[in-house]
Amino acid sequence: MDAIEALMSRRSYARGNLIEPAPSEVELEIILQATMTAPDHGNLKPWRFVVVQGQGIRDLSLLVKEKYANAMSSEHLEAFVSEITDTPLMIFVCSKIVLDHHVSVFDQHLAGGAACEHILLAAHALGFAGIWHSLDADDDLRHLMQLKPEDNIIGVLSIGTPKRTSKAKRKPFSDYAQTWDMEHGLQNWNAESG
Ligand SMILES: Cc1cc2nc3c(=O)[nH]c(=O)nc-3n(C[C@H](O)[C@H](O)[C@H](O)COP(=O)(O)O)c2cc1C
Repeated sequence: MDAIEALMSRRSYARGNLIEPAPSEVELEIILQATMTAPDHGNLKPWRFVVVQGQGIRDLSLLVKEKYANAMSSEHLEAFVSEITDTPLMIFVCSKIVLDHHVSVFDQHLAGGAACEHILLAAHALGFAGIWHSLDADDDLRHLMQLKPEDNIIGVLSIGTPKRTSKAKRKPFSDYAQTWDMEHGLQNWNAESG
């Protein structure tokens, strides 16, 4: 798959629609190496990847089950836990912010986001699929992932093989693009010029 085709066809699949196989070790290494070309102000690589699969997924499911035992109805909890248990591979993308640096924390977070997108695109180009979930790290999770106070989870990326592939309907970019010059100021992409 060439790069433009990968960009144009990537879509997210809900965790419940992701099945085995997960990327092999070699494929996973390609996917993670692809993050090394993500745009990154100052070349700080302000991220850390925690790969969870196999026993890690089973351990995570157990932790989630215990943690939410009293906070969710058993029906919801069961569905949530089995969604995690059935996920072939998860990558917790953690920030690794460099404090007191001329590169802003904002830029460092954006670089982490770009790394996440490279993971999703590389996985897609190799025939896999995934989805990016956000996750507010509470104290337990912060401890588990050894997050420093300045760090957060940028995203939890679940990856596997889509049960069945489908195309997503996409909006035209022109709804979101403008042009600018001094004479005309900002103009919508499709505006008649002159
Ligand atoms: C930073 C970020 C956090 C996200 N968090 C969630 C989330 O917690 N739950 C969710 O359903 N989708 C979340 N999404 C959106 C999905 O990953 C996905 O992009 C969305 O469902 C649209 O599908 P598409 O990627 O095929 O366009 C998040 C996306 C981003 C960029």
